[in-house]
Amino acid sequence: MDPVEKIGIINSWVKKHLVLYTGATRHSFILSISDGTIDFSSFKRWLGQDYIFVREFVPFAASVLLKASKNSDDSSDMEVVLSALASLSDEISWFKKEAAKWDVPLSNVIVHKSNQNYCRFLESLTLPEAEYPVVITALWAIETVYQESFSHCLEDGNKTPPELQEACKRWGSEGFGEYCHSLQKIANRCLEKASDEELKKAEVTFLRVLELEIEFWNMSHGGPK
Ligand SMILES: Cc1ncc(CN)c(N)n1
Repeated sequence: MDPVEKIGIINSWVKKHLVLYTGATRHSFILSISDGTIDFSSFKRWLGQDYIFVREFVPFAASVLLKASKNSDDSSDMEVVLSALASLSDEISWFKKEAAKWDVPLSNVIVHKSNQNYCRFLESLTLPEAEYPVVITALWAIETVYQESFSHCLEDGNKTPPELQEACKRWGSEGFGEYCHSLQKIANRCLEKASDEELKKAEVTFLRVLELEIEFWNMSHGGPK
């Protein structure tokens, strides 16, 4: 087994919880994009629900920025989180454009239960008592599930439909991968210095993100309301 000091706390958790991690990053929704069998009505459902999610993600990311500026001992943390926040404006515009292309209405969307649960969880992480090592771990996990999932769809030999390439590139690009790697470095540094209680909370939060991501994919794939 690799020592934690060598691979970092985050990778040690990924290894420890590999089944759940793989469930989130190689979900059947993603596999159906990569093998070209996706039912476009699933993609459209995902699009409408993710637009709602991303709007709720903005205040969460802003709260992480606030905590980075107050609690971090490294000023570059704030720049990494700020770049994420800045790109969300572009992401919201992309969702609007994509929804128009696919004829997906974005007003009066009925928010699915799984999405509601995820948004409520994000809201709980904006509270002042949610510690910086915990929320930066959550931010890393949320972004990384999308990065690992969509980058898989872009791998050579996969049969991702051309209509979905652009969506995959949003999160599967090298640039997004570098941003996730920066978040991982920040999270590892914070976790190394965290108390035992914070460490436990961050690990539980990581697992909760994986579960919520799986439920989000299930919903997109046509799960019950
Ligand atoms: C459900 C979900 N998880 C993650 C991401 C990437 N920000 C997203 N857009 N939606």
